[in-house]
Amino acid sequence: MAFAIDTKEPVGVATSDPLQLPIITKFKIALCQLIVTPNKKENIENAHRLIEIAVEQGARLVVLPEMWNCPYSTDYFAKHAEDFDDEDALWTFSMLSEVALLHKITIIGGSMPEWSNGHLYNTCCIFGPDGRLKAKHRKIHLFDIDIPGEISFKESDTFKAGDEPTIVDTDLGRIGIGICHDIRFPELAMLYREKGVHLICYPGAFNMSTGELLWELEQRARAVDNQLFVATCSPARDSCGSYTIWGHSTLVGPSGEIIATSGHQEAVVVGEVDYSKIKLQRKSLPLNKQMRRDIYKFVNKHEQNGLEG
Ligand SMILES: NC(=O)CC(=O)C(=O)O
Repeated sequence: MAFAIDTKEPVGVATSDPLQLPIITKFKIALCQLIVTPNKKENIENAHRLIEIAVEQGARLVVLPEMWNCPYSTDYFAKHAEDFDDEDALWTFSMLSEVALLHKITIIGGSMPEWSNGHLYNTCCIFGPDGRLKAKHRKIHLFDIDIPGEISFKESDTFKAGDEPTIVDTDLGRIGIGICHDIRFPELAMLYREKGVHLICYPGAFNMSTGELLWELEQRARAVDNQLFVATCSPARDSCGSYTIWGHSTLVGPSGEIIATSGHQEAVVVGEVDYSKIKLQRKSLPLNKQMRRDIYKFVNKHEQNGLEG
């Protein structure tokens, strides 16, 4: 099966106001909080099983976690990686494409290690209901952290950073993608809002040191500041390796409200996305009109350089 990217660039870039809504404005989203093991085949089968459960529960959009086909550990990334140009070795990729087509759903495929031209990337693939790859997002902000006595992790030892924001137009709205640490950078979310995004999906894998204080805070902040939906999906805590996952996959609405969430065990979290809530929130609290663009200005570097944003 040949894979081609349908469209990466936003089609018909919208200004943030008035908000352009898609035809389908209300649907169920499922966040598959998967247990991850060192066995890639087992992980793929398990993800397939949870996606089926999500579909049975009526989900039209399914989100998977950051690094779900391998443990979140530098020892495993290269071993579990897939080169998207090597059609004989796309086990993870093929399963997502086939299940999206089978059930006519959109899948935000969490992230997996991607080999490309001698580099490894932390990459999220997005599949449409026709099974085709609509876009891929390479994690822009790599997670390097060193808290003595608590946690030390350096993604940049293994991965190369992506350098493009990713906006995907789907029948379920305009979706912006970030991967985990990308959530800490409000500028990316602001850029997505400026481009008319309705929902930002962040597959993530926060840990025990960062999770409790920051995971929910970051999601709610991105949602409320930009008055849009935010969905996060994490692996379950039981996932092996030295990096202990926080879990708590969550759907947040445009006024910062938590619509659906979970603990740290394996779960399919289902929530309703209703884009009329964005309209309502922006009408009652018109931040876009109140914004003092005469005092501060948001600059998208890509556009400033004459590139597509
Ligand atoms: N995987 C990550 O990017 C983890 C992260 O950001 C964290 O705070 O934990």
